[in-house]
Amino acid sequence: MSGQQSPGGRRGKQQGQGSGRSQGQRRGRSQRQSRPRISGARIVAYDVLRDVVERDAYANLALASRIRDARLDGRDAALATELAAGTLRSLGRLDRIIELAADRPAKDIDARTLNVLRIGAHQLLAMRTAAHAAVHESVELQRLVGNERVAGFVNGVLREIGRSTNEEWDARIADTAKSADDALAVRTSHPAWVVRALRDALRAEGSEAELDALLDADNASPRVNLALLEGAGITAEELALVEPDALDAVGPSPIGLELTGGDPGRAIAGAEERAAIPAGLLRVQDQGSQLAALALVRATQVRPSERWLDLCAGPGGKTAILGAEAVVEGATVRANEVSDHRADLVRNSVDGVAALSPETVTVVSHDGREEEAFGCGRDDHELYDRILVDAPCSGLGALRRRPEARWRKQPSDLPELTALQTELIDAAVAHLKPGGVLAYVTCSPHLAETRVGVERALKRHPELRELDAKAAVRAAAREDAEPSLPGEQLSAQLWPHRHDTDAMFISLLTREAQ
Ligand SMILES: C[S@@+](CC[C@H](N)C(=O)[O-])C[C@H]1O[C@@H](n2cnc3c(N)ncnc32)[C@H](O)[C@@H]1O
Repeated sequence: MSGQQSPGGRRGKQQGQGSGRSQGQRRGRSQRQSRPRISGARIVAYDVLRDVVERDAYANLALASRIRDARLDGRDAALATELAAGTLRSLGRLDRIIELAADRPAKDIDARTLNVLRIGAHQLLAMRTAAHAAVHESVELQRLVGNERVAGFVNGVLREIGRSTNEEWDARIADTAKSADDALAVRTSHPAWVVRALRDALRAEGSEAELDALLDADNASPRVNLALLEGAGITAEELALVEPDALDAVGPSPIGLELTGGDPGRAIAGAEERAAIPAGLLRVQDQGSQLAALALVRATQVRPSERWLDLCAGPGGKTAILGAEAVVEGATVRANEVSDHRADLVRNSVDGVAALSPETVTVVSHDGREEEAFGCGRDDHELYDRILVDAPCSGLGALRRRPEARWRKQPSDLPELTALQTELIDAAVAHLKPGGVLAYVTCSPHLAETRVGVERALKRHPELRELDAKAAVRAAAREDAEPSLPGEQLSAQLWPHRHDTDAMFISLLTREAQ
């Protein structure tokens, strides 16, 4: 981000920042003076912003714990979430607007004041908060958390921001940008290298014209989607009829449902009770992830007693789908995850499947590049019929889900990730049965992690052949919602703006029988 600090990039005390008051110190102060009239939601949003920007916290975890500590009710929790997540997503654009309004670089504004300004500007530009309320509450917030002497500065900058419309600010951003790409990156609040990577990926399938729509989709909060696993005893369409106020059977995945309102936990509990669904078979999951797991199962006819492997399984969303499908197909699944903690999450995630069939899924924890992860010999009958390599990746396909993620990733992360992806693919290929299918999946559309990785794997392993993943994804999809998948490549790329899913990349490779 030019002329501004990325979240996590600003550490230590800044000039005029004050001493870092804790909640308790704040309370002491407000007991001495009259308590500022400021909503709990705004204080929580400010604290979350600080947790993320200064302490590298994950926004969703910080939000959950701050909302709990502040005992916000549902409405205020939603407001705090919109304030914090919206501000974090829009940080690049907000900072440029603050720089233009304050006539100074964001890095010259002390960290606390900058966060107060960011939240205030987000309310003025993206929420329906009345201008006078947004300015007034921000000034009060500055008095509470920052240097009182610059409360007038906060007032002045926010009033200046409120004087122009979004369109006028975007025009000023364009006028002062270093290039058209810089203007687009700032306007849509993405780092410029991410904009370039997304454009390259769209261009590779002939869809470059969709770039603006994709960047906009990254800035919208995703709707909550659920997967209804095999064994539930009811289809997604039937469940939507039982729960018309909470669930809708829409989207590309045939087992997918969209939450139409309310809290996911409550919707799941209600549906489990009213439709007698065994616990653990109705789960929150992006529909792109659902399709990736289903495409591997549907790629070829499943034979009796197949052996499946999920090599990078944590936290287990796709393992649960594979497990439920395996119960029906008479297959078994070995789920491997390098982190012990995440392996435990996989165990929890397959609870529902284990209740149906305790022997179907086994969870282990090893490095997926090591022999132990596979737990098999090298004779053909010991190898795997289907392997999912849902590889660790940059996550550029799930930016809408993690508001701070785009500011944390760097192009310099890619070489290490692609090297790991290569090693995981190679290890998987060595344990794939002749005629078996390997699904290489990333929640990133970055070409270095998608097509380049696949092309290189095909070169290193002449025994591999790429299958038509587009056809497999279409075949796996809900009949009336077959995803549009343009481009010459055999791999499938899903997109938030087109499919309302994360930008999952799915390639299917088979090992030719020799
Ligand atoms: C994209 S996530 C998988 C998501 C999962 N399939 C799901 O649907 O819930 C990648 C996982 O790979 C794990 N991982 C990273 N390095 C690994 C390695 N060397 N071997 C095995 N797993 C690894 C990460 O801990 C992470 O849990």
